[in-house]
Amino acid sequence: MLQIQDVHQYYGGSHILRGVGLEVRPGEITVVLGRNGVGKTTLLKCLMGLVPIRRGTIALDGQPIAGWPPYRRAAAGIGYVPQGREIFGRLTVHENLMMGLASRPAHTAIPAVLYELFPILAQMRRRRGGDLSGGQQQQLAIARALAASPRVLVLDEPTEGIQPNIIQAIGEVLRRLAREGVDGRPMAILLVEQYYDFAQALADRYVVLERGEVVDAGAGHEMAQRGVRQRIAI
Ligand SMILES: Nc1ncnc2c1ncn2[C@@H]1O[C@H](COP(=O)(O)OP(=O)(O)OP(=O)(O)O)[C@@H](O)[C@H]1O
Repeated sequence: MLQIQDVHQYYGGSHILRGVGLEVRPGEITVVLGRNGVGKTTLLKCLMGLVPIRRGTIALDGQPIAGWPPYRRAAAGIGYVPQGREIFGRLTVHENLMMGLASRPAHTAIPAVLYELFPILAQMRRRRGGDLSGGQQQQLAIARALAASPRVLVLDEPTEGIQPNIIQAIGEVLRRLAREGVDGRPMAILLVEQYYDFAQALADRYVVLERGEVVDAGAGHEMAQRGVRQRIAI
């Protein structure tokens, strides 16, 4: 569904991504791992059109999208949960979810399944985003990305600073989303993650980045045997 090939990106003179390639398929969770500063967030920003790439291709269902602005990628079905969540603190939970519909035609409704996936958001529907705990805000950020019923969901370190019971709940939601999305169709999930146990538990496929290059990739069940934990240890 989503193919990234030979992507190169620079910040000024710094060559950050060096020929990165990976594929994200419907029904699967692809996890990108790597130490701090190897370029994981930059890769997702390139994918979303938030920073330009110098070389390479990004394709959605075979169609090149690297020249598209971010809103067009969102409208084409790529949902993004940025690092640090970036929810709107002064808007209510419901209003935050409405913001997730910005790329959809007017009067599109929020999918009812969102409140089923995240029951806490139904309870807190009228509360301000800024009043939620970090874990609740992360759930809100994921739900907001799902509001537009994306076919591909891209998440940047959703476990960062979150308590274990919510991490577990998020893991269960991601597994279910890969299987049946928000509309019964399998979703393709790309997850950047530094929390190894969470990554291994969810990965159908994995990719390890070092200094902007893919240095290992394979099936999720091979991660232990291939020493991925040691590879990303600080
Ligand atoms: N806006 C920017 N301008 C210049 N350099 C940047 C910018 N953003 C990131 N970098 C540099 O690019 C490199 C990759 O950063 P990036 O945030 O993609 O890494 P990361 O793997 O996501 O790390 P982390 O896990 O800490 O988020 C780092 O060396 C970083 O300092």
